[in-house]
Amino acid sequence: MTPRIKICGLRDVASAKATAVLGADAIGLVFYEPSPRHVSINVAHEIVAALPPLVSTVGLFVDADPALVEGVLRTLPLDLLQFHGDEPPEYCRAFGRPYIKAVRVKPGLDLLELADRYADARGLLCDAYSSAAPGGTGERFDWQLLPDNLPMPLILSGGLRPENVGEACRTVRPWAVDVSSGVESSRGVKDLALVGRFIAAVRQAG
Ligand SMILES: O=C(O)c1ccccc1NCC(=O)[C@H](O)[C@H](O)COP(=O)(O)O
Repeated sequence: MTPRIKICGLRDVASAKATAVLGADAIGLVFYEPSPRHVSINVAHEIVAALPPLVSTVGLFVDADPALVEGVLRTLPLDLLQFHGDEPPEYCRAFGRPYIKAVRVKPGLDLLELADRYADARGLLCDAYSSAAPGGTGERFDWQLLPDNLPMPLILSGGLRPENVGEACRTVRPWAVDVSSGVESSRGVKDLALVGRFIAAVRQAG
């Protein structure tokens, strides 16, 4: 089955619409101020309102004050929450919304144990561990560290680009792939040609 595609870190209406038209299944909106991809609630609103139907919107948070998450949820009809920090399971489920848990993979991390802890998550987003930032670093991790019996959908992330995502899909067989830096011309600026090439490479890998 062809993996679903999430493009993360859209910050303007035109790029978000174009990304959807190019075939992205989901758009990530970053509500984490230190990120170069941070989006205000107002702009997020405009993006969500402009998207065509059947494109999912994912709100991304990193160890956020629950009041921020609740504030966003009060005004934005997001489809999914993505928790990208060290949020415990009780925090993730407290909002009563479907969520995915991001984990930053490095040797020694027990992904099966994490899948058990976050059993009510809709999926585990496996990103690269980096000391530089919690995510969006463009760094890859060793895909051999992924178990082949993860009991929930695997969203593969971390350093994916048009040039390596086909190999990633064929090797890992993830439920979905997620990308940010690999489809940017500079930090936080999406390049639609790269988005198109990324999506085509995923579809080609089947
Ligand atoms: O994108 C960010 O700036 C970001 C910052 C802090 C936490 C998470 C962040 N992004 C989360 C994503 O879903 C990215 O797509 C994922 O980390 C992969 O990023 P990249 O390796 O740059 O493709």
